[in-house]
Amino acid sequence: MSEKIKVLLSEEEVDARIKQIAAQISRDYAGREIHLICVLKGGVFFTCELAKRITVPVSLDFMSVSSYGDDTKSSGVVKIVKDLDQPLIGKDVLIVEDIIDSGRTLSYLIEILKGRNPNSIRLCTLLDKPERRVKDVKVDYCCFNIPDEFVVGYGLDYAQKYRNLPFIGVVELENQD
Ligand SMILES: O=P(O)(O)OC[C@H]1O[C@H](OP(=O)(O)OP(=O)(O)O)[C@H](O)[C@@H]1O
Ligand code: HPA
Repeated sequence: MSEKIKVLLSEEEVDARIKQIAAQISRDYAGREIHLICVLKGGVFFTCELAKRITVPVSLDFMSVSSYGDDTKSSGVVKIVKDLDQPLIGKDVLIVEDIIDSGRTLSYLIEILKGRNPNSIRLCTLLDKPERRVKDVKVDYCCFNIPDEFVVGYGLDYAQKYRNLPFIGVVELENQD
């Protein structure tokens, strides 16, 4: 089996939409500071592009959770691989993710982070696959709703590959013979 990547969202489309979302976030948080939480590894490219375009003051922290491993299906078990460095008390937290799929990762993460007494907590995602939802998650900012297909690029991987693609693509598996 080999893989072919079909473009779903071009680099230009993604960049233009991130600019729009960053402008909306900057308006919504006018006069406040945002504590961005980048969910590693997938969220890292989106977080950088988004943060550069937000015009209110931003602080940044990172958390790493894993539920997919190298598979295309969620194991259903969310593991904290790296916790935040800073406390959240009194902060306006904005979680930044690459994708909400079943919703398991984010529903788990939001419950954990709420318990750390932030002033507010919102969620911003590059991609959302609403058809796949198993756990309810309130998405405050979403760049694109996408169909139920396994996607890569802009931080998203297939067995750790393709995170560095500057566009969003769909993985197509092909037989070589
Ligand atoms: O809504 P869900 O079904 O829970 O899926 C979404 C999660 O899956 C991916 O993470 P993954 O576990 O693959 O880790 P990674 O970001 O390091 O690739 C993605 O970055 C989200 O965190
Ligand atoms: O479509 C996807 N692609 C990559 N990682 C993912 N994690 C959840 N859904 C996906």
